Amino acid sequence: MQALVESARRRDSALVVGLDPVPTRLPPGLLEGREEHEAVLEFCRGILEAVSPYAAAVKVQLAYFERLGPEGMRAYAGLVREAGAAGLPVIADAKRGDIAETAAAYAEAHLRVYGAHCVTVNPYMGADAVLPFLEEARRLGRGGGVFVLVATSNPSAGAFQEASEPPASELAARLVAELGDMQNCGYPDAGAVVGVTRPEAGRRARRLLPRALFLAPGFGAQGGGVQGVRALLDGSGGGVLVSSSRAILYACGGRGDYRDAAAGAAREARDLLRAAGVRV
Ligand SMILES: O=C(O)c1cc(=O)[nH]c(=O)n1[C@@H]1O[C@H](COP(=O)(O)O)[C@@H](O)[C@H]1O
Repeated sequence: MQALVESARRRDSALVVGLDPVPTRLPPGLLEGREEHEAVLEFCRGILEAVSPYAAAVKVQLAYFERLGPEGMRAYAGLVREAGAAGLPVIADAKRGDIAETAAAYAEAHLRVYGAHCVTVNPYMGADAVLPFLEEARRLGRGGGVFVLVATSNPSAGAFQEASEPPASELAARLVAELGDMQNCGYPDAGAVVGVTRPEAGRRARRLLPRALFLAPGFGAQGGGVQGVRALLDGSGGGVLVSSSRAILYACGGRGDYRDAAAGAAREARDLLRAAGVRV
């Protein structure tokens, strides 16, 4: 968290750019004469370079790298390194959710071996699924942490996360509050994933987690906007990093240079968030 927050403050940006190299949406020219994993790496490198002036961090969606097998994981490793060299912390969007030693092995993989700063974690199995990630991040001392799924942005989220009493989202939020350790940056090392598409759930999550850092997806391609972000802000008007993937990655709509379009879309999103006073 420390690393993310410092980067966001240094760059005066609350924007996290998601790297989701959707196979059907890669620029066709990039695929010519290349293996798919090479095209994915080239695409993501271009995006990294284009958005690095505007983003606080990048979030790498593991699914798109795992599907490419060992070469995909090599690309993931390379991108984490390159983002680090550009001063951009990496959130591994792995949504892992196993327990104890198994969770510790996932934590070791993403935080130590691949070198991401933070990992997204599914809390369904309870504290045992979250704590090993925090322990690994604390051992490494690189200012990393976890983002626990609390109130996600997807259409069917409410039917599951708000159906019981107490709601699953509330249990997840309580876990975040219980497990996090406060960092020098003013946020605990356990943060929450709270979508901007569900402002009511977001407000409830904020009441339960007045001091936590929220990673807020659903901005842009899923229809969320600044209004949805406002519902998540903490008492001092901060505490939110907004993540956007497809609206930035595929901003060119198949025309012109994808990097220029991505840079323009990232700048616009950062400026929109700045103008709304969203910061950490
Ligand atoms: O953890 C996430 O990043 C995440 C949580 C959530 O509640 N909703 C959500 O869409 N995401 C991720 O955000 C990315 C999609 O972002 P957009 O392309 O901006 O809609 C995917 O990688 C999703 O897995």
